[in-house]
Order: sequence, then C-alpha cells, then structure tokens
Amino acid sequence: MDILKVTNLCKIYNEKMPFEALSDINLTIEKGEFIGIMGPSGSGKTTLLNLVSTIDEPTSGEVCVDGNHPHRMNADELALFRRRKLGFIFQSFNLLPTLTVKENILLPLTLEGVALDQMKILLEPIAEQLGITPILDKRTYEISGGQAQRTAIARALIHSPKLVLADEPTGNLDSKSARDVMELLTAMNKRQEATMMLVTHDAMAASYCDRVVFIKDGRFHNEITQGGNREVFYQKIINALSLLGGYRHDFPTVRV
Ligand SMILES: Nc1ncnc2c1ncn2[C@@H]1O[C@H](COP(=O)(O)OP(=O)(O)OP(=O)(O)O)[C@@H](O)[C@H]1O
Repeated sequence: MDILKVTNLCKIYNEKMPFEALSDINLTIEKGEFIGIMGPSGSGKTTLLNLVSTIDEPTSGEVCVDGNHPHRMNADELALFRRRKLGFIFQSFNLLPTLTVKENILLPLTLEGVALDQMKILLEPIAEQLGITPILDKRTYEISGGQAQRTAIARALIHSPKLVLADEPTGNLDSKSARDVMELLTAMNKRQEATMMLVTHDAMAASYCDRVVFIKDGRFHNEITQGGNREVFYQKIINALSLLGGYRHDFPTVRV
C-alpha cells in the first residue's frame, strides 16, 4: 500500500529569474518503508521535503499522502492534515523551551483534545522505548542534544502519523548520538510500521534506510536498496555520492 505518491512533481521558483529547482519527480513510498533522500547541495532535497510537507506549493504535479491530496485542500483542512497525518523531525529539534519534555511530546495530542488518561497510555511506552522516561519533567534547556532529538522523535510519533518527515535529524549531533538516534528511528520504524522519509547529507544516517533515492539538479538520478547489510550499504552510498559529483565537503566519509 502506498503512503506517499509523488507524481511528475515540478517546482519553479519565480523571483527575478525563474529557476526550476525540481523537475518531473516521481516517488512512491510504501507503508512501513524508510526512505532516504540524498544529493549534492542545491539538488532540490529541501524543496522536495517542503512540497511533501505542504510548507510550499508545487508548480505542477501531485503529492498524495494516504489517499489525500493536501495541495488541493483549503487552509483549515491543510492544518488538520498536517497535524494528523504528518510527523516532523528537524535538525534543530524545534522543541518549545517553555514546556517540559513531557509537554513537548504530548503537544500533538493536546492540540487534538485527547483525554489525559489516554495521553498517559500513549506516552509511557514511547518514552520507555526512546529512553527518556527519567527526563520527562525536565525543561528542554536542561537536556542534551541527543535527548532533545529523542524527545522530538517521540513528539513526531506519538499520534501515529501516516508519514514521518525528517530533515537532517543527525545534523546537530555528535557521531555517537547520531548513531543512537538512527538506531532508535529504525527501531520505531519497524515497531510502529511508521513510514519515514529522511533528507540527509550524512551517509551514515542514510545507511539505516531501506532505500536511498539520489537527486541531482532537481531530477531523479538513481536509487539503491539496503538488502540487510548496513556496512555494505554505507559503502554503496559513498560510491553513489562520489559518482554524483557533489562537492567533496558535502559528504563526510567518516563512520560506519
Ligand atoms: N525560495 C527560493 N527562490 C529561488 N531559488 C530557490 C529558493 N529556494 C531554493 N532555491 C534554489 O533551488 C535549488 C534547490 O534548493 P534546495 O534548498 O531544495 O536544495 P538542497 O538539495 O536542499 O540543498 P542543501 O543540501 O544545500 O540544503 C537551489 O539551486 C536553490 O538555490
């Protein structure tokens, strides 16, 4: 079953000079799949994420999430669609500093008016799985980067969204925390059958995905699948990136 279907997606930015940032992108993500999107700087990854997350409008083409066409919705429908169907994980965590870890995680349920006892039932297992039960009452400035990202993952998943969108989730983490976060994301992907799309420059992070799609100059370039061995997949990703011809500094060749 398709959770995300992107059809002939194009984006032309139209400021002083029209610029085609995304051309004719087709992408299908099946239920439970964990997909990475990679490509050199300026290749259109953020543009694609912004169109799928409905932050921006396509020039042409379709985005379909779980049978819904968000770009055909009015503002109220779109707000509900984002809240119910999507989960977001950002490089900068985007937690609210005035709230505790627990309040941050519960935010999607609070907005939906979920009863307190139901919130507790949903919170306990996810906090346990992510190892953040002891810090639930802390404020976000009292926790580490790795703990902040685990909090953000809990918030993104607590309402069981159809599609989780992650934008460089390891970008602000040291390599140990980055690895921990990717292992947790993979575990949550498997356990909750959460469908995930991750945009990253980091080959280590991408090696946790089931499939990596490469884009270049706004166009689909190629894709590779993991096949069960993450170390081998990491090497395949590094090879694919070198063939893509991005700038050397784009792609850290460290850490498996
Ligand atoms: N608002 C905008 N107006 C005009 N051009 C834009 C706009 N946003 C992005 N672009 C251009 O579109 C292209 C794709 O940008 P995008 O941010 O999607 O790339 P990216 O692959 O995410 O890059 P990076 O890895 O550096 O974040 C780039 O050439 C960029 O300069």
